[in-house]
Amino acid sequence: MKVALAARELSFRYDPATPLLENWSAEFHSGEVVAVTGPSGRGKSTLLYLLGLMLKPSNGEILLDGRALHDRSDRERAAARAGRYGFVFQDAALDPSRTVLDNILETTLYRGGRRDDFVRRADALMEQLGVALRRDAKPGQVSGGQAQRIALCRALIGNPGVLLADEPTGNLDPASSDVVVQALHEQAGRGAAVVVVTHDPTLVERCHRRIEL
Ligand SMILES: Nc1ncnc2c1ncn2[C@@H]1O[C@H](COP(=O)(O)OP(=O)(O)OP(=O)(O)O)[C@@H](O)[C@H]1O
Repeated sequence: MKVALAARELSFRYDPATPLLENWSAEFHSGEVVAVTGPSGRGKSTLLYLLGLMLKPSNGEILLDGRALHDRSDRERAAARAGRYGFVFQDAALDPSRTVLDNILETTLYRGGRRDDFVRRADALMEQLGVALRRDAKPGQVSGGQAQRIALCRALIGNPGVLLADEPTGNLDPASSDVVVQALHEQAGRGAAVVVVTHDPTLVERCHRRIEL
């Protein structure tokens, strides 16, 4: 299997006294859904930010399709994120001033392509993830579980080669979780490397592989 994303000898700490990652390495393959688990505060979200090029490691490398990107300029890292990544934050992080549809379309503004096509894809994703009725609502009017699935629609709309999701089933009932897990696997089926941080045993069970931090 092709390695889409690799972490090599990563080290990171917010506070000099408490290292979170020390010489940490892993590879994530196209077509694979990998669970990252571990106790609260261990650094799982931080690892996703590093893999997602939002934080820079103090040592080590992040390679996307074999290309080291961790130490590129903010602009180059932002371009890689916009072009290749989908990211689902733990708290969804939707823009409260825009409708659900416009939140989902946000990342497409930086891509080529017709708005109509993106709207059609957004509608299909909202339907698939069970949030179509909230299309024209503002994020303040949706539940936490709906916000998570809307954030997943936003991450999926650009057909990312790397999908990073922080607790994507955290607020969900079993039926909604199942829909989310299916969507993660579908994206892996399109060739993406999918990495999920989770405490949810049902989700872990349905991943191809688990990495304990
Ligand atoms: N911006 C920051 N500045 C300083 N410390 C931080 C920052 N963000 C997180 N931390 C600390 O780093 C540690 C790891 O946080 P992180 O959110 O990565 O853990 P986690 O494993 O995802 O936890 P959880 O399972 O509770 O979400 C925690 O002790 C946290 O308080």
